[in-house]
Amino acid sequence: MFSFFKKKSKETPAIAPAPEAVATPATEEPTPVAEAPVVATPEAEIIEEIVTAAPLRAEQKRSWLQKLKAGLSKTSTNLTTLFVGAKIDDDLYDELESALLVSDAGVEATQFLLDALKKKVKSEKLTEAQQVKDALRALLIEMLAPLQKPMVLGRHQPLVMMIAGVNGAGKTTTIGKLAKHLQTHHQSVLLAAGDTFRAAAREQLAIWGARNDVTVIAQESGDPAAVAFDAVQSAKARNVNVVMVDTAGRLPTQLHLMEELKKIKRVIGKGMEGAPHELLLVIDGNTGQNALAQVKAFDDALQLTGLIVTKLDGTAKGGILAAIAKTRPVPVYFIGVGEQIEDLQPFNAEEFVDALLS
Ligand SMILES: Nc1nc2c(ncn2[C@@H]2O[C@H](COP(=O)(O)OP(=O)(O)OP(=O)(O)O)[C@@H](O)[C@H]2O)c(=O)[nH]1
Repeated sequence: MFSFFKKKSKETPAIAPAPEAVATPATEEPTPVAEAPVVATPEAEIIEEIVTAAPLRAEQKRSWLQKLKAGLSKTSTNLTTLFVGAKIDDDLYDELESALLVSDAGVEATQFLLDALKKKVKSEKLTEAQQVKDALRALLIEMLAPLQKPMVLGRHQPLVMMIAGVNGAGKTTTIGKLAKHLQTHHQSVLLAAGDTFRAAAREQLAIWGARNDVTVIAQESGDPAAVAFDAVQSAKARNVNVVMVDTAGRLPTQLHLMEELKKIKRVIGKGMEGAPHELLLVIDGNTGQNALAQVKAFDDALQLTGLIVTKLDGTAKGGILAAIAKTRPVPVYFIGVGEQIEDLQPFNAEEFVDALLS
């Protein structure tokens, strides 16, 4: 969910459409796609309070919950069938342990949940398998709740987000979906095609930007830090609300590429003090424990502010969020269960656990 700082005076004006995105040659300054009347936000207003953005409509919410449930069904089958007609004994705990490990909850979270569950069963004198399942639900929600955090908009003008991740995690697609979400919240958006390594990624972003009236700053090749810097300058000059900087996919073991990410972060900070305000890692939920290793490595290198977990549709590894909560609790801003825009939604611990145990 997004939260907003509510401004004291004046409404934020409507977003003016920006024309097509065009890549500029490497030798030139990375230029915005055109001198677009991107946005105009009233100047310096006093921040008063935080208000929460409007929730999904009832039918949208239903559809999302159904998709979440369907997406996590492989994980939930493993976790729930063991409770059917079961007795509360060591076999049940053993089966639960295996199911949690298979779901990639990891040893630490699995052990923690089993110990807490046994204690709860004893102290609350639970006698039915369904009661044990309910107790597990409560424990899982408690474990995942700290990961649930709204992304607060309007804190800075522009709010700068840098997006990182391994190849194919879903960065570029996620940026597109997020930009759309932000537009529906009346935020003007500017994208920086910082993936200067893969030409197709830049084009993908440029085409997407053109289709959705979002300005894209791009260069044919060259230094991603320079593209990011220029995007921030351009956003400041045009009073754009949010800048999203895409970066090329890389493995945490490619140390020179991790250094490059640190440089992009530093250079963004030179363009605007305190930026980037959000450092987001996109992880593919289907990669389970590998995704956890990515969280640790990128967090060590960049001090992440949030995660976006994609491809939770069809995965048997939905327990990965428990592993993240237990070992590296970086907030999960959004989760994705498909390729459509509405398939990316804010993470809600209760909804997630209900889908997991449905
Ligand atoms: N099933 C499913 N597919 C997704 C989801 N999110 C993204 N994808 C797909 O994953 C593929 C890779 O997405 P990209 O956005 O190109 O990934 P990337 O991280 O930018 O890739 P690189 O630029 O190579 O690093 C695309 O086919 C997306 O449509 C999701 O939640 N579910």
